Amino acid sequence: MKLITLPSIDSTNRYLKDLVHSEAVLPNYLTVFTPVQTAGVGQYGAKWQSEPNTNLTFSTLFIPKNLTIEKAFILNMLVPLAVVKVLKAQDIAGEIKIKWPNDIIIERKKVGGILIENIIQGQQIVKSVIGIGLNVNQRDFNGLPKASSLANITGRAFKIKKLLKEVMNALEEMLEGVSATSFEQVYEEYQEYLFQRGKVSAFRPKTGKDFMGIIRGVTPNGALIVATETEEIKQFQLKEVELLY
Ligand SMILES: O=C(O)CCCC[C@@H]1SC[C@@H]2NC(=O)N[C@@H]21
Repeated sequence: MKLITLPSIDSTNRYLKDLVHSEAVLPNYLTVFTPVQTAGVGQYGAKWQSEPNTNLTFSTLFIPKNLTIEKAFILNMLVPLAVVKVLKAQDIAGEIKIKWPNDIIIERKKVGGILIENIIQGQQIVKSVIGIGLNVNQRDFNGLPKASSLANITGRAFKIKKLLKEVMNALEEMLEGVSATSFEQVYEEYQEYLFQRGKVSAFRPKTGKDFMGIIRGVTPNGALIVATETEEIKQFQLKEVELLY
């Protein structure tokens, strides 16, 4: 597993995507890590803020053997599951969950975010840049009431580089298993960890009014299944709705 450590960079996803497009021959699972990310990118074009020298911000290249775009959601399941696996080994008392599609939640607070950017040729995902931001030792989250860190939740500090190696290993192990045969197991496991599953939640659709509903699960291609107040079952594709709480 190859690791590039940069003292500071705007965004590890941006850096790795540029490397991919430079046509250089890159090894599978090449990882770019920085302790100081100055312009981190989040989902839906949001910013990802991370205090310098405090957290985990890195991107890993995944070169799938045969992954079609219809099956792309498997990456949104495997990557957070890999992070959860590492967190579960850290002796953290709080409940660890995955908020659809791939936020890492502990004790109802967001401690990690994942940004997966796929490079597609025809119907195939030929490369995937998997960016992970994990709030590790940051203590203050001014203006971000829904965010927290491992240190805030557990009251102790973590070794960033050790955690990085553990997540890299877990990612490689999980991603090696991308195949049709393992899909069911991954799908079940993802839904087991799904934040607010079976509970009443508030949703904000892209258009229209906020509404309440109960998350029933996800479809195999990643749509969120919600039972609304009128008991009508609705499916929402990625970006169509935001889960508020
Ligand atoms: O919005 C989210 O929840 C996703 C956040 C992803 C942040 C990580 S930090 C490392 C990598 N580089 C980036 O610019 N973004 C991702």
